[in-house]
Parts: sequence; C-alpha cells; structure tokens
Amino acid sequence: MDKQHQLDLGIDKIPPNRNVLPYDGESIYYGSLFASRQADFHLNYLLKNIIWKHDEAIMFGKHIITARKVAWYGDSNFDYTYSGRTRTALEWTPELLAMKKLVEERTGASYNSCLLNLYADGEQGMGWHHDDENGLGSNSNIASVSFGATRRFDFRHKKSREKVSVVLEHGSLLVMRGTTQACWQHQIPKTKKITTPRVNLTFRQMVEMDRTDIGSD
Ligand SMILES: O=C(O)CCC(=O)C(=O)O
Ligand SMILES: [Fe+2]
Repeated sequence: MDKQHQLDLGIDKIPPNRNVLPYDGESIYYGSLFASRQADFHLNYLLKNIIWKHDEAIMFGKHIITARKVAWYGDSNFDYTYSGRTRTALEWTPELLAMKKLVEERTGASYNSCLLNLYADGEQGMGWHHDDENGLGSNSNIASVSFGATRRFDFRHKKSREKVSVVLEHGSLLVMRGTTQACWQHQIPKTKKITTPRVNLTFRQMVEMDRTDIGSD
C-alpha cells in the first residue's frame, strides 16, 4: 500500500506481530499470511464459491436485512445464535479447511467454525459491536483473515472510549483474544473511497450449545 493510500485511511501502518491494543486485551496483527497472487486466488475462489446470503437480524425489535452478505461454515451440526436468529453451519469446503489449518498453525489455537462477510464496496461496513454471543466462550479467540479491498478496522474501549485502528490488508491475519471482546468494541467504518469488494473470514471456537439455550425464533 502506498503512503497516500495509508493517509487516506487515516492511520499509519501497524508493523506485523504487534498488539494493536494499548491495554485490556490482545489483538495481534500478523500482516500478510499469503503472497499477493495467492491472496488473489483465494479472493476469487471465495467470491465465486461461497454461498453468500444477505444477513437477517432483529435490531431494536425490527427485522432488518443487512447490505453486506454473510455465510457460516463449520463442523457439522452446529447451531449458532447471532443477532437473535439461529443458524446451522454449512459443512467446510476443502479450501476453507486448508485455510483453517494454516491459521491454526499460525495462532496456536483451534477453531470449529467460520463466519464470512462480503462487503461489496466501501458503502458497506459493520457497526460497533463485540463478539460474545451465546456459544462463544469467554476470553474467546477469533482469527480474522481479510481478502480484497484494504479496509480500516477500529477498536473502541468500552469505558475509556479510547480508539485505535489497524489497516487490514489483502491476505492478512488479525487475532482478537484475551479480554478483547469483554473490554473493546470493533467496527468496519464505511467509506466512499473504496469501490471494490472485501471478503473477511472470522474463525471461531464455538462452545457446543444445549438446545434449550437456543431462542425460539
Ligand atoms: O470484516 C471484519 O473485519 C469484521 C468482521 C466482524 O467483526 C465480525 O464478523 O464479527
Ligand atoms: Fe466482530
């Protein structure tokens, strides 16, 4: 990425293998996992072969359909409650399994599911949230792999409101662990400057749920 593009995104590039958070959590930016041609190959594979669907959610009592598309893959028979809806995972494709293995080798953690997001362009983003839905254990470890357009990823501390940002590059890995979800929120801000798609994979270790824990809708 050239200097002007970094400036457009509003932050300096974070050096790889560094904790992005100043306190109360560990979010390690590993930089590129893949050479750029390999990353291009993965982006095209994911755009063409993942079963992308608009996400449905209940927010403030209203049924909404998100602009971005999502998909959820995992070990079979997993149900996941997210934004008030229960979904069942699709079974891993060989390519996703290979990527999971690579990420596990790099992070030393293991994952049994992956939530994928497709942002068609900069007009699509994700608002402030933390990931500790039912089923995700406390002190969760989430490995986030990005392909396509470079986007800014912001953290905001829940109490101090301090903000820190990292630029997520094509083929890069960010791992959120420790007390990150408990103490910080994160978002992908919208921007009119980006006109190309980005795919993000978040590998997670879901805790097996008791069916009685699952909401009725
Ligand atoms: O697209 C991203 O990098 C963030 C995705 C995210 O926060 C989520 O799926 O919970
Ligand atoms: Fe998230």
